[in-house]
Amino acid sequence: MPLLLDDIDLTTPVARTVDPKFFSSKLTGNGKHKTGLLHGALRPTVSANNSAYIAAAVDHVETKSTSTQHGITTVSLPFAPVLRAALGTGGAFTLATPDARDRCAITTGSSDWDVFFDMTPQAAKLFEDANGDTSSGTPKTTRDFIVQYRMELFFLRKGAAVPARARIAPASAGRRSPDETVVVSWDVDPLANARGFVTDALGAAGLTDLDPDALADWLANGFNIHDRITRQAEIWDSEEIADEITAYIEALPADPSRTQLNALAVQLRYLETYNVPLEAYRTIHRAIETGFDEATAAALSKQNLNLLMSHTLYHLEKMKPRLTTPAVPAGAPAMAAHLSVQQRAALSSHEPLVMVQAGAGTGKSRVILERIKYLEQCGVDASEVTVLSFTNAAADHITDKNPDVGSMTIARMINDIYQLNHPTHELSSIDTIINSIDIFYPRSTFAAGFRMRLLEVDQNKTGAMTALNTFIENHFDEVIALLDTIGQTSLELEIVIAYQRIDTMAEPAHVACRYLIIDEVQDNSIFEFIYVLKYISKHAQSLFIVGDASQTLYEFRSANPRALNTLEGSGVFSTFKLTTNYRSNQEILDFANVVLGDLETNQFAGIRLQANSLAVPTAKSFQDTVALDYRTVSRLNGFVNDELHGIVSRTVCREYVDTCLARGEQVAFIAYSRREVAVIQDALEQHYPDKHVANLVSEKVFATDVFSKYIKFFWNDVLQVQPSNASFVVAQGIKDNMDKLTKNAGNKKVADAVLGMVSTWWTANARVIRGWEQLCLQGTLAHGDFFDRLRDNLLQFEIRHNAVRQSLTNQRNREQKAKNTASDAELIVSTIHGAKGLEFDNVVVLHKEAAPMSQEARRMFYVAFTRAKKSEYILSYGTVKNPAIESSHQRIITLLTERDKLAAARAAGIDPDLLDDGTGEADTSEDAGLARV
Ligand SMILES: Nc1ncnc2c1ncn2[C@@H]1O[C@H](COP(=O)(O)OP(=O)(O)OP(=O)(O)O)[C@@H](O)[C@H]1O
Repeated sequence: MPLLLDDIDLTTPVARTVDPKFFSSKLTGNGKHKTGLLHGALRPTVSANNSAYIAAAVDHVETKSTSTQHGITTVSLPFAPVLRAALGTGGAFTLATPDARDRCAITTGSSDWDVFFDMTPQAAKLFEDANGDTSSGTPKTTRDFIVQYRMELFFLRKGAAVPARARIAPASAGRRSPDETVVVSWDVDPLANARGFVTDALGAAGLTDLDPDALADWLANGFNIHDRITRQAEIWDSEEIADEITAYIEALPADPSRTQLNALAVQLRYLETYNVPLEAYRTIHRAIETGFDEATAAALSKQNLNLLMSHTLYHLEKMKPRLTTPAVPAGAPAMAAHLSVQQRAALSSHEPLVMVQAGAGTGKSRVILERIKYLEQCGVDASEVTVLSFTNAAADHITDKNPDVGSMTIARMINDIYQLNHPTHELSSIDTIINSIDIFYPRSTFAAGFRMRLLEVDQNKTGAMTALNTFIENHFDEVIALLDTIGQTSLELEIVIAYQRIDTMAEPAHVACRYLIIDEVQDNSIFEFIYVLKYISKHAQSLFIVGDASQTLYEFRSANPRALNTLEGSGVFSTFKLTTNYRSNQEILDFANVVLGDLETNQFAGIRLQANSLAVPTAKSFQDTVALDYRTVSRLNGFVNDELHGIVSRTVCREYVDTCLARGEQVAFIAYSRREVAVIQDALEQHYPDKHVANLVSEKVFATDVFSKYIKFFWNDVLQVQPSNASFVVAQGIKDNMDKLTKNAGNKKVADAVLGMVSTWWTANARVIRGWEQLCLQGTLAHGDFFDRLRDNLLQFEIRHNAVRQSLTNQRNREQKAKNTASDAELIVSTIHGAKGLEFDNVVVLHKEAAPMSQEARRMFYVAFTRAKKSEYILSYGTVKNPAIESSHQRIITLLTERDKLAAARAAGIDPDLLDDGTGEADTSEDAGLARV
């Protein structure tokens, strides 16, 4: 999994770097070795254009952060797995003894001790000064990269086996005790300062360095910063991180101080920045559970959502014997004849915690509907069952089939529980809430902290939900009082608050149930998972979840495939796999399986799709069924803007769509972006003027915050005028300051929408505001109160407008999609998100080849490649000459050709082992993801 040591490149396209896996182009100079800031020839010394940076870089660097002041951007990057502050809290901490090839031997002549020196890049700071030399017209940015090292001098007793770790000792303690100790010092310039450090530490131990040149030589030639930083980075991405953190926890005293626990908490939180393996989280969680009392273990687990998930699962496992299970039905249960053995086994499980790992097209929806019928046969009343779906449309579908079964989305369930307890909080957007905090709490430190946490959540920052959760826990009453004042909440706040008060919050009758079923579980956010697990623990419910981690699409809504993988890897659930695909033929599935093979999400389920048909694919049938048309382009955007339209009508329609239509079958075009879909739709409408092209893309909802922003920035203008003029000033003020109140104010559509809102506000509120003005004139309403009412009225309008807009758009989207899906249009266009859960006769997938391809993009295309029933045309474009998609396609053809030959030989009565090309030796089809014949 790619791991970036810094996130400074997120907004710019990532150029190829020396090692794209680890470094941003700013550090490595766009891949030109030795020209970037971080390269193999770098020496462990310090230089900087501005010497003030050197002093700043000696500071502790605890978390990855970026800040800009006076045109100077400072990026802080911790590298070492245990943060410096944590090591400095006074425990008996240990460090791994470095490999003999890495360290520098110190010749002391001691007959008791082996002494050697090593360094760990602990952290770094990157300074970018945009105020540089302006002689060329545009100011030149100067960059300085300063690495902070942990210098280490190890003392190991001679003759003993080299230990895995040595204990950190204060410099004065030298080598005395225990037999393996290490003295450490932090420095940015070891080339200059290592000698002094070694001399002092040896001196404290009564030793001297007999060969000082060896250290000088090692520092100048033997230590490779680039390699060491790379290795540090790899630790975060491996189970080694668990060893480091576990060793740290074990070295804490039995009764750790607050400072030590806080340092550990920061450390645990920081793990969220990286792609720490799930197994490592489980190991760390075990260390926490065994190392601390229950309350401390719970508090530490909350520092990181992955740990919290492990923690919640750990406690759920203990609860398992008390959870609800269905009674065994009296007679043999009646089950629909067409259900497969896999489907039957899953839906008739009597375990309390069931997970169905269902590949694409394997009948998730059917299994859920049949599970409900099965539970009824076990004597469960339909009203005791609730199905939580990801979309409203899916929830509606369940209600249509089973009116007595509870059916809703998880967000709706949490919202209903929350609203019962906080009826005055209206569901609002984070932007409006932040503006309201600025309006009502301009000087509160607490509110500023809360605002910051909300902003991070809004920006989808790493660790933001954890930080919000901790903040609310520490300031619970203040947070609720603030939300009472502004009369708002958001979906994110609802789930955190509902989670924290899960034991005491009243719950509406309609959410009560004993059997909880969750569909499309992969798209839940990790916090939703945690909430649901705790919720079923509370009510001792049975939980039956169905999902496919490889189809996780909603990462932008915090869905994280790792959450489902954590559940899969925990062993707490009884798991069932569905791998028979009822939708597609084996040719389509062979191709999908190759994509699936590269998905990290499939690591636990290990699904390989198999068609529900005995037909055996051949090289020819595969090529006839799955066509690949790859286009090498010089610019990715140029392709969509300039070429896509023509290719769709000139090539794809003529060579593929026409044939499908002639067979009386439908064709769906599925693309990643809305823009691509729009171009394709246009091409199809021009090419087939007589046909309706159904578009399944949902309309986007944009919440507005112009009113709250206006109040925040311009309310003083309003306060200057008489009440009778105030509304006019508001309306005019919004119009005049549009550019400060909304992005894209230059876009006429946006500007018209804002003006439209202002006029709707006035039409709906003029009468009541005019009434208040009258009261002011009569002297029965104080001016101050009038302005407060006007302000609250504007805020209310914004909140309601957003809520209504959201639900109207949702409704419209649902109706539109249902209409288009039901219309059985011959031609369909959709984004991948829009096509999720649907199936079509034939599909054209617009595929963008990127190197490297992110796991998220791979999952997207996996969903796209599993929508077709009969055939697929992959129109792929990319800048690479030999794209991976072409080799995957070719690999299948090659293997099928070999298999065809073997089959032909067998049919002709020839022993395949005698075929001289050797292909008879092993059937490699399994390796390529092909189903065995
Ligand atoms: N046992 C079965 N026998 C025959 N057809 C089945 C069976 N189970 C499911 N199907 C059919 O297979 C198709 C795929 O089912 P469904 O849409 O429920 O799959 P899914 O797992 O939700 O797919 P995806 O995850 O790709 O959206 C549907 O047309 C469904 O009617």
